[in-house]
Amino acid sequence: AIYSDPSQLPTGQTYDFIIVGAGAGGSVVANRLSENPSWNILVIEAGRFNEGFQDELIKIPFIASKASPETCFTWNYTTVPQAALNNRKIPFPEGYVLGGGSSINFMVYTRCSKDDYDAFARMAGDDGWSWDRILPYAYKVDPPSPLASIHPLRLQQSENHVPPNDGHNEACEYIPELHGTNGPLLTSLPGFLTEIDDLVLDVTEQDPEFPYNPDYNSGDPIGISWMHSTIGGPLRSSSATAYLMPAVRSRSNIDLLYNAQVTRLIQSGRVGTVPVFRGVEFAHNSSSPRYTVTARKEVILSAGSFGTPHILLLSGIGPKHELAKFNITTIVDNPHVGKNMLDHPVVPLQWTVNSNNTFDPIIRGGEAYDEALREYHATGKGRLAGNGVSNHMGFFRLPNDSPILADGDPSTGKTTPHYEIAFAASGLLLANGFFTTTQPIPQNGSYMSVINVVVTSTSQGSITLASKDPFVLPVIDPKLLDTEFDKQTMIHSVRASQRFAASAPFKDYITGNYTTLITDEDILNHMAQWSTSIKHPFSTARADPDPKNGVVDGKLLVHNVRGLRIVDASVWPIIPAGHPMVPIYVTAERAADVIKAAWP
Ligand SMILES: Cc1cc2nc3c(=O)[nH]c(=O)nc-3n(C[C@H](O)[C@H](O)[C@H](O)COP(=O)(O)OP(=O)(O)OC[C@H]3O[C@@H](n4cnc5c(N)ncnc54)[C@H](O)[C@@H]3O)c2cc1C
Repeated sequence: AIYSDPSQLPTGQTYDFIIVGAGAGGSVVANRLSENPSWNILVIEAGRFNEGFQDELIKIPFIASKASPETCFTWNYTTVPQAALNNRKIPFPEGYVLGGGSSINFMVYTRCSKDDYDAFARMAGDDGWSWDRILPYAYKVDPPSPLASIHPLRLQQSENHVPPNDGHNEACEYIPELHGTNGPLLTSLPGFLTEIDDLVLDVTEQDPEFPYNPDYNSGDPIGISWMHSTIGGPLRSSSATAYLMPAVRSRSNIDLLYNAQVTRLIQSGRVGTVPVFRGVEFAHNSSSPRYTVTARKEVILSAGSFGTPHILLLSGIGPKHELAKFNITTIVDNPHVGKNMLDHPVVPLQWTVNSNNTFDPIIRGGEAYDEALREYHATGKGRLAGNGVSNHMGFFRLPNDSPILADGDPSTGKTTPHYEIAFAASGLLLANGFFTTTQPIPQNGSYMSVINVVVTSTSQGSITLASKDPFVLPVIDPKLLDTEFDKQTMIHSVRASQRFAASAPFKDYITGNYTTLITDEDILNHMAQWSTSIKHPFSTARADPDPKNGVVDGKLLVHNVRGLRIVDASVWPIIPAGHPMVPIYVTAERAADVIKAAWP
């Protein structure tokens, strides 16, 4: 059943599993656990329903960037002043809707590198997270993995690759054998082609610095590939549309309560000296009554890298000295809750271009957009059905002899990139190719942007309490571009973008720099003025077999308590060097198997 207010939940009802948060991780776990008809599941989500009022923002792929920040679909976090960014405070939206981040994000589908998964497995002390073991969760392995005979459920697959919406010939744009076609999550290659696609590909043929990679989802993403998105036909595919709602609508053993924020977990008992946490308290808003419900087996926290540590801290699980400041009794003293936060800094660079593109950008209004919207509604086709970010994406490593690596290489291995560049063409995004989330948008002109991201970022931030009132947002401090490695790698990336734009294929297309950056000092100033977060917070409840070093163990159970597990971005001990939704999807797929095995 679906409930929109805590008061509607049947009184006295208990559940085997209570899942807190219906985002990327939580929706997968809810779907997979409810496959067992003898278990009953409750999902509690703070945010809104994903259908109805203003849902075009989270359905129409092209306008994804209008779904955040400061909309009714977002938690409107703002960071504290960021020292390396001229002390700017950065808006830091997260999904506040069924599907969480997967309902508002830019839909970029990247599995990230083989070495990233192997590092997760090593650091968590559980080989099950390694690339070879986890890959079957991303797509169907043919011939079937030997694991199939050991545990058939291991072949659950998440992906369903579908043809691009414009029907163009996708051969040569990916490696079909690497992609699933039976899973719930729809993915596709670009749904409309842009005027720079051929130019980007020409660079990969002419310039060895930017080689072509036939598919960045192979585990080795280095090079430039066609971009995959979580789009099926004309619509976004989110964890809500792919996993959660199909389960809720077809199975009687799963209840969904949205519009209900979990305010804390409640200790429900003890095993010896170890506290058991199977109680959950929640409320519609700060002035409404609080309700509680208890799990028979487990509470699974999937509230994301901010929500999960926030709930743990409010429940007395966290650094003792910090909890004391808010008169919260410490039940488990764990200094890592809310710490070790990793994130990806981003800065765009733009060029003016010689474009025939007549598509009026949305932000400036215009008839062409209205016409595209009419076409979209009438046929499900056209520009608005495609991802508005980019059609290609490149992942690169610093040269082995780069002085930036003199103090060591923070990447997880040779398949892991240090930085990413993506290319936005005229006619894309909200301002005719002018990508930014911080700069003022020029009122006219056509642009190409290259988006630079440090993906092996080393700056460590935190989320801490601002109040013991659960409805007061916590303090977010990502410490963006704090380390010399991150700053120098971003400079390197910007220089690589400049070389890319200066390459022969772009000679007649690019007409000039929008911003002229010559010295390292110029680039540093540009970063300080315009960098922001790409909104990939990770590691705030990281996995480590040693309770002194992490929050959860290799099976994602919270250390030193019983009945409590975490399945979301917060448990990864490193940040995947790409866009992180797929690592979370497959983590949650495997976590569901781990949970099933724990309760035979
Ligand atoms: C603007 C933006 C663009 C992005 N673009 C991309 C992209 O293109 N590709 C990509 O791979 N990744 C992208 N990401 C990142 C990706 O979406 C996230 O990494 C991913 O969704 C995190 O999954 P999660 O399960 O950890 O948390 P979430 O998906 O954030 O889910 C957490 C859920 O818990 C709920 N919740 C939180 N607190 C509570 C509480 N107290 N009580 C009840 N419910 C609660 C939230 O409302 C939310 O629904 C983007 C993110 C953002 C914000």
